[in-house]
Amino acid sequence: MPAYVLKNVRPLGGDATDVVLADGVIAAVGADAPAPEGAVVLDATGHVLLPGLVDLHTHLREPGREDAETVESGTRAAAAGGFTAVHAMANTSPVADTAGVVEQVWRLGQEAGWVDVHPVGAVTVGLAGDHLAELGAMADSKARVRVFSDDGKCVHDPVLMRRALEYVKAFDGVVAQHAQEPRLTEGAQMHEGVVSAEIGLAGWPAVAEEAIIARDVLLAEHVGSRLHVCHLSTRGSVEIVRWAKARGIAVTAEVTPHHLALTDELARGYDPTFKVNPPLRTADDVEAVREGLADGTIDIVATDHAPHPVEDKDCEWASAAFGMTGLETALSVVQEAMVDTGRLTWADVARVLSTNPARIGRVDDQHGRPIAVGEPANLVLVDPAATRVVDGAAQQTASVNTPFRGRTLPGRVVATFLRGRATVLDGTPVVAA
Ligand SMILES: NC(=O)N[C@@H](CC(=O)O)C(=O)O
Ligand SMILES: [Zn+2]
Ligand SMILES: [Zn+2]
Repeated sequence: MPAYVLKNVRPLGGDATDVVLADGVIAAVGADAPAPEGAVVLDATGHVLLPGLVDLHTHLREPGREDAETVESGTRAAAAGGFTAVHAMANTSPVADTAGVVEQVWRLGQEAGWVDVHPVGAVTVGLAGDHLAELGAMADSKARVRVFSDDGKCVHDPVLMRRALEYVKAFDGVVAQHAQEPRLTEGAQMHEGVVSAEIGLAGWPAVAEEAIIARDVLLAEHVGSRLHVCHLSTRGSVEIVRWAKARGIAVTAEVTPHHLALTDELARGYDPTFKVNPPLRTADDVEAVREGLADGTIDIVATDHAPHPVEDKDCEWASAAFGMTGLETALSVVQEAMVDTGRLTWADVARVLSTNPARIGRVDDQHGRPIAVGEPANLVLVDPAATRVVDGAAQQTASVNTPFRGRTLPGRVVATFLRGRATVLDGTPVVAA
């Protein structure tokens, strides 16, 4: 594994300097820092260096839906998007509700070698919402699970939710809730509002998300546990989380790139690429989640990368699957929505896409670290001045359901480093020798 010198790079978007990576760590920082013999010198003039991105919410689909994605293809996509760690959601087949399945996913991640894969454990057996899964055994397994979620389904029973919140305290875990009141969303196809009424699709009201978040922050307060809110999408949800944080409740929240950028107006074309759960909301909700991310109410951006095979998307809206890909566009969408609009600095981007998700997922011993000598060299090099036209077929993910297809987005991941090894160079994944 060669050493690397990143010449004239801007750590966290600050002043240009040189950064040397050797033996898996950041070996030196400073203009003309001494480099080991044989080091590969990369001219990084104008490029921004961030800690490797950490996704708290990725669907890798393996085991069970390898036609949509495998651990290998999904983590290759993650590396291409600048990630060095992902949390793999539990709604696989079989469900990741036992130590055996989470260890299998963890091992597949190790074998692929693109990023660190941290499996999420299911909260309930089979995501069925009836009985708690073996949370302790998953926590104690080789996969060291700390994040538990029935994502795709809401843990609806308040007694089970309470028990899960109590149980995970024993190993410093967190319950990540997919906040969706099932009765209020039966048959729902898109956001309930003016557009759904005009085009005649059944609506998913904001209150179905907000009611669960309100209940869960109160439960988290009652039992003194950590709650994480997945893919928050409405103004009301931002207000509830803001209230809960002011009250001292240990709640964290995520927003997806698509909820920062897209609205329910896109449903007018009946293109199921834009069908997602929770649904794309209104322009006012988009404004509210941007404000919430800027003021720290929302802690992180998580992709909710949800690959689906063509046959599950290339059909009429009502029968199409919910979900869109996101790993390879996340950083560009955040740049366009938040950095280029002056709402976040690059240091803030490092916070919401690396430091905070690493801390919430308890992988902050390796990820989301400062750019300083001796730290693990988990890093991403970004060219913010570049632009590109998104082409689903040209991406690393095995699925093409990107809502940004054909759009010109700013920024390009030039290189990604996992413990000093380049997983991506010149924008292209590098197969390990
Ligand atoms: N977001 C989605 O629309 N779909 C996700 C499930 C989920 O995140 O709820 C999926 O697994 O496809
Ligand atoms: Zn979900
Ligand atoms: Zn999800």
